[in-house]
Amino acid sequence: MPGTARVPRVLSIAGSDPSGGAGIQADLKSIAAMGGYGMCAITALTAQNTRGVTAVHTPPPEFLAAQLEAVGSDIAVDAVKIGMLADAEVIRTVAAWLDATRPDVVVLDPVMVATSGDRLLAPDAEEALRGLLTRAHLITPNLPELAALLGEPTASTWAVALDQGTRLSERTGATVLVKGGHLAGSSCPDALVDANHPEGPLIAEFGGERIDTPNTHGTGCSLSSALATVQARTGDWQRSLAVAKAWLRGALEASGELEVGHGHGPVHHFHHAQASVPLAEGEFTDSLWEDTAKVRAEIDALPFIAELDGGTLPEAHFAYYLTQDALYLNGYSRVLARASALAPSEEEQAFWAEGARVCLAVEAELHRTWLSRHPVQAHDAAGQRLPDVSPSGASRGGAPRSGADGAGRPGPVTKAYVDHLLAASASGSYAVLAAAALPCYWIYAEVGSALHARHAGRPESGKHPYAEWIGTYADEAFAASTRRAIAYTDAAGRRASAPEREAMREAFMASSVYEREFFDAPRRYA
Ligand SMILES: Nc1ncnc2c1ncn2[C@@H]1O[C@H](COP(=O)(O)OP(=O)(O)OP(=O)(O)O)[C@@H](O)[C@H]1O
Ligand SMILES: Cc1ncc(CO)c(N)n1
Repeated sequence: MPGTARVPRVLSIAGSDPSGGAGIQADLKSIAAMGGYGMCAITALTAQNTRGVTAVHTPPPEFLAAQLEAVGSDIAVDAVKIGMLADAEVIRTVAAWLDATRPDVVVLDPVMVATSGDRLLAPDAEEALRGLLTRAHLITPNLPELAALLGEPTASTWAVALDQGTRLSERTGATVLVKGGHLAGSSCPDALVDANHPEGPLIAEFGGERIDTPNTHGTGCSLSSALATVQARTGDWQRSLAVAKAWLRGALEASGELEVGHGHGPVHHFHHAQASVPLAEGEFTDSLWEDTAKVRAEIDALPFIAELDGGTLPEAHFAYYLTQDALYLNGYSRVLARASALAPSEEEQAFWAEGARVCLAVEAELHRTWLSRHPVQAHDAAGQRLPDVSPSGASRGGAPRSGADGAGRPGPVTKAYVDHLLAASASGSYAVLAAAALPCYWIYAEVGSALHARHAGRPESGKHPYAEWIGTYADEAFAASTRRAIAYTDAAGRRASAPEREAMREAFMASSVYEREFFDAPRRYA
């Protein structure tokens, strides 16, 4: 009884296309794409590609009978799709098996000629094929096949095609899917024609615009096997066609992504599932990192980095940077605390909470050490110079601060960066927040280790004002935290939906740009 199989077991009886776009290869992909379990009994082997068919080998019909017997004697078959049948002997073998098993859903695609124009059915087998039609529930000829089955000229208008479809339906007792793929013009309609419907002849039209693509190899195979699969679930041809046609449309639209062959390429059967393709460990965060290659190259080229490295960075710039870093760390600590609150495991919860704590500790340490030694030019949020202040750093303890206490105010970059992170916190998505928080670990660690490596590799050059500061960059504990932050973000990315992954990508990129601006801010605002 159709309409009950949750994972329909669908058997394709068809020919092989080694280029993977038509025949049983297209059928198995389409069946799987529609949520079915695909099986195949091979009628013939073709040597073909997107340009054409160069050879056909038809194994003895007894071997096809053995394949059908092997499947049918063991496995319940919810639907059958029949494609290329090669010759009259093959057709008789399939007819005998259908008569013996009487499957609930039989879709017959009367394949005669490939998209390339090559024949796939012996000319003397057309009569035998007509005899098979009465055993099908749905027949899916293209326009030349429809005409050949009726012994008439090929329809050049949709009205004639519908008329031919009606007559074929009358003659065979089957429903006919009249396909407009071969019509000239910008529309590409299909219609389900059931001349024998109990309530009178029925023509259900499904309109559609033609997609401008050369990649139509195997569209007929794909549609017929997808239809068989969905029909086994719904038991309703119209509902099934609506699903299969919408899917095929997407597969045609995405076909350009495949880049298979130089002729009529295949459709992208799994276009809809691309976003849920399982990612390898590290693959997602590697791609985020790759996205930001340009931004990172720009960071490496900033005067701030070269001047810090060479010891020529103006002290006011260094002081500005440190002050802003302390302010940033305070905001960042709150953001990491939110990541901890949203974390999906205790391990991650503890990791981000520890990160939040460390930020406050580092902020306090900055005030106790560097900032107490470097007089700071404080600025308001618009980057205007404020009266000089020298923060003592005493008794701060990470308490929230407005900037009015003499620690300096967030500069425009600091403010925008922290606002961006707070917006990511407010998104409520752990994955997006982790992606937004990650560049602060990753880019800082990379910039730091490169600086440190360059510095350590040089002979002691007398007094370098920032030597001690650069020394703090090579912190193995920070590198280890960075690796964990990457791993957690990667895992969140692998679990995420396609739109959430896109939001992660945007958040990571935006934070990376803010990292660049942050290193450049002293030059612009100090
Ligand atoms: N360029 C296109 N744009 C939109 N839909 C198309 C296009 N080409 C084919 N189709 C659709 O694909 C399905 C198959 O139609 P078509 O008439 O091309 O079958 P076919 O000739 O049997 O296919 P095959 O290429 O496998 O021999 C139909 O639903 C048709 O409307
Ligand atoms: C094997 C095989 N079956 C069907 C078609 C029709 O597209 C084809 N090209 N190859």
